[in-house]
Amino acid sequence: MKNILPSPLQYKNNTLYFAGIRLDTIARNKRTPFYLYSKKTLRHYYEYFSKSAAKNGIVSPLVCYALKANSNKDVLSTLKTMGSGADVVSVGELKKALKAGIDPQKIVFSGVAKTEDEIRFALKCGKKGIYSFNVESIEELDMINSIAKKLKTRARVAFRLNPRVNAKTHKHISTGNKTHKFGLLKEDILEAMDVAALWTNTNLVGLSIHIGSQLTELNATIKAIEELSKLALKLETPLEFLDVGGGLGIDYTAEERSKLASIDTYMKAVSDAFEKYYYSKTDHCPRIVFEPGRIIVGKMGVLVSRVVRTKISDSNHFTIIDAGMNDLIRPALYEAYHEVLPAQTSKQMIKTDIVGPICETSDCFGTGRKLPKLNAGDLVVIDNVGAYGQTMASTYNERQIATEYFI
Ligand SMILES: Cc1ncc(COP(=O)(O)O)c(C=O)c1O
Ligand SMILES: N[C@@H](CCCC[NH3+])C(=O)O
Repeated sequence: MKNILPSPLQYKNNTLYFAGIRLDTIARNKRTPFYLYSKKTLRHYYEYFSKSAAKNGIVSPLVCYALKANSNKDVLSTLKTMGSGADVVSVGELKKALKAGIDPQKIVFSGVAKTEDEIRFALKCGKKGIYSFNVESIEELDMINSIAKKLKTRARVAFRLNPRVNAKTHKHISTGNKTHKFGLLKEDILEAMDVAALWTNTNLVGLSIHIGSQLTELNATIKAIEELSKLALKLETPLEFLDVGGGLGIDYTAEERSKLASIDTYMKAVSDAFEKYYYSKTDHCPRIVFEPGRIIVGKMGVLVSRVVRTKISDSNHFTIIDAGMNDLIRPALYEAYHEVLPAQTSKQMIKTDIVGPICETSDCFGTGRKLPKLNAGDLVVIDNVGAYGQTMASTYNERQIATEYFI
């Protein structure tokens, strides 16, 4: 099986196809913009990720897919059927995971702001509650302990360690540095271990990290695993799992394609790091949990849009499309690059700025892009939007949320 599957998008005779079907055929009678996902690509990435973990000697891997990347119900039921667990950050995500049939004992709950209601729901779901609350503050642990006490139960908890590393990614999505709101510092975790009142109705079952998203190189990940392992060795409690979070990036550009750590490289690096910093130093053998989001769903999806009109202003050419930053906010929020492809290619190309209908200058999907001269009604697709596309959509400017279709 190849590490990177060919994109579901392919040109044949200058015409764009998605999953083997002409795009214009797919788009007929559909309101644009819409999200379009390939089930084959989704299955490929999940399968490749989990097989690579096993192949690289990861101990009893548990893949908890991060719902925030894409929580479409068909995506979730496909992943559930393939054996996936879930990483959730709200009761809304938790309910969606449960509705898809994901076993609560494969669900970890991350996030700095878990509320009383959310904790109560997570403790009561299924027969034994969720697999783990990945705890991000002592205050949260205290709240979980007292709610579990009231419910006369015990909560399974893991500390999310802030490993003080600087993941090389966009500053808005780096999460493992000491200035970030995420996780707990090592010294605070060690102090909490000695506070008996925090542990009357909680069991420490694991430790977790998540240092950021769209990671293309692995130095910070390895450093964070070293920190996680050192802390795990210091704790006297035998742990059931060590959770490395998510974060593995995908190639949005040709340049990234050549530099990106592959799934296999990532798994080998994780496996080697745990061997070196943890397993070689102890008899305990906790399982490894992963929380991948983008790497599982990023490549399966495109946003299909139609040209509303073109416009020339001074020396600027604009191609105005009916998708906006409310449908896909990544370019506006992170200056993220997404390829924009026409449904029909042509030899005559122009340079154009691809912009949406929203009343903000940041509502722009690319400047100076080479595209054929397009006309009103022509179709374009924005590529690689399976992750953090629809889940970050809003109704800004009173627009409708784009429909999702699965092929
Ligand atoms: C706690 C946690 N786990 C997992 C993920 C998934 O990250 P990614 O989509 O980069 O794999 C995120 C998002 O960054 C997260 O915050
Ligand atoms: N929303 C981000 C990723 C953040 C992941 C959540 N911690 C993106 O679109 O790239």
